[in-house]
Amino acid sequence: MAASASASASVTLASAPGKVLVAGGYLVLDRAHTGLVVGTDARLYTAVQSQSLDLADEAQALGASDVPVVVASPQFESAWWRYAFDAATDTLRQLASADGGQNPFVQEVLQAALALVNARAPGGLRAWLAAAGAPGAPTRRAGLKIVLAADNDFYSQRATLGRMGLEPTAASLRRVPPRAETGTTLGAVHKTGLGSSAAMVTSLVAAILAHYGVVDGSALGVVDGSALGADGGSALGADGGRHRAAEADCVRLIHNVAQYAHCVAQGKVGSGFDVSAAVHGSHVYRRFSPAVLAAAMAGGGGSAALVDATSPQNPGWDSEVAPLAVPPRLVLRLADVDAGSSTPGMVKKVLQWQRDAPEQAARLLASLDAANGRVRELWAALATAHHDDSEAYDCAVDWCAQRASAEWSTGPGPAAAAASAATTCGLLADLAAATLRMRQLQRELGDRAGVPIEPPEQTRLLDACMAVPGVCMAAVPGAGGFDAIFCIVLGPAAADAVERLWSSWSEMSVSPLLAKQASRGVCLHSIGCFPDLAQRLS
Ligand SMILES: Nc1ncnc2c1ncn2[C@@H]1O[C@H](COP(=O)(O)OP(=O)(O)O)[C@@H](O)[C@H]1O
Ligand SMILES: C[C@@](O)(CCOP(=O)(O)OP(=O)(O)O)CC(=O)O
Repeated sequence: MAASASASASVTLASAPGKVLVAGGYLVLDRAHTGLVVGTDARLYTAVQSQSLDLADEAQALGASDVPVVVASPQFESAWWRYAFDAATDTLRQLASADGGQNPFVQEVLQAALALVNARAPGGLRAWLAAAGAPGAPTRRAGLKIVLAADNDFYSQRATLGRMGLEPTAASLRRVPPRAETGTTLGAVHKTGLGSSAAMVTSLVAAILAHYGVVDGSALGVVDGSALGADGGSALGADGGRHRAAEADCVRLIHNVAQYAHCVAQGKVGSGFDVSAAVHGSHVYRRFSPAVLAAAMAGGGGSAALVDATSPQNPGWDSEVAPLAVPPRLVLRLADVDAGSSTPGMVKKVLQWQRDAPEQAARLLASLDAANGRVRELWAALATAHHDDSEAYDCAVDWCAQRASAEWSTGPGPAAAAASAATTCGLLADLAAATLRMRQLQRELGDRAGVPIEPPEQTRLLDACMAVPGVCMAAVPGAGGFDAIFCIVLGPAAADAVERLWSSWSEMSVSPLLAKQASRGVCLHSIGCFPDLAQRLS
């Protein structure tokens, strides 16, 4: 990793994707099990620029070793925060904010990432301050301006569409400008479950570390906007770059710092699958042992404990990340469900049930893990079938796309072709069956633990989705509940058919998202490709 702290007017722009936990909710909390997590083309962006900041009265409150940092999230009302990071003591303090409140996720990233810059860049931030020179006016100071911006899918667009007089359809969503204002506050906005805090934390860590050269931007990869679309590939290995040593170290450092800051901000060590997805894109995830963060989170060890905990060479990071890709020609579609119910405390209740009925829980979780493993195997088998005979694969997908999954096991028949097409139909039929099995076990888990993982309202919707021609998988993502569903379908016509079902669904309001699967994890961009972000920096 190259490291130098230089004052530069150039903008560092990083982004990280949202996630869908297709299989493995609750299981991923335990290292014994894994989860299948798919990255999305909805991303959260952070732009960082060294600027001469006009701080008015606050400039008086700054000491010589303070680096002022101004953060804004202009899609939200009352969403700016001003801080000072004391490079002599590695401490961050908030100077002011729009509503007098705090943003713990932003704050913990700034504290950790700037302390790391101070520790890892030669001369640290003091060298950077010295290079920045004397302020031109009493109210001005050299500092950092940071702008956060999320793709629209992270937040429900119902209210925005309502204001525009549009129905909640994909066509309407395409008319909302990119990274549009939400018209509300961060506290009140309706999230869609793509993991905004993990994507924000990860992109902010990457942007700060890259801005100061603590991670090498060229090793991380600079991707232009047009290369960020949906794809079916796996981020790990598919682009051939993820495993180069320099890049691996950069990515590991960003991952470790983001996991640390996310855990501190949320006040607990979770499974970390959402941060892992923001870093790596789609993959099979096995969690890290929380012990790696214990010393740093307990405090007292200062920056040395942070440097040690987050080091890419720290062997305590035992999370496992294996390649995963949605099979060729299959597409992920998501919907935000507005059932008017919320389900707080589901994780707590599931964990309590595991403690109360350990044997029964172990059996059920093992069955669910096996069902999830079957989905993973079938995704891999479909990729192999495509690789071995793409023509037969396409023929099978086209045939199945016109029929409901219950009819797929018969295959296209002798006239339609090769044995390999029949094999692909069989794999697709097995995938639909494995989805039903996974859902059945999720419902059982919900019943046993007394939480609505797939409540009856969602069961009716998902059953109807599974009956649409070309729908291969339909289930609740992550922790489940009333808020969202995902479908994996055989191409755009099936996606349109599912969307028609959603718009006609009367029991609950089901609103599509535009997000699709996308393999890319955290990366950098040139600001020139994102004029909306450039404008918000000035
Ligand atoms: N675009 C953003 N700008 C600023 N802060 C954000 C943004 N998105 C997320 N956050 C931070 O993350 C918090 C939401 O975290 P959380 O409730 O865990 O939601 P999620 O499940 O989407 O991660 C917000 O209150 C805020 O602190
Ligand atoms: C239950 C879980 O295993 C999965 C939750 O997945 P979601 O995708 O539902 O997550 P949110 O971002 O909180 O909406 C808890 C965990 O692993 O953190």
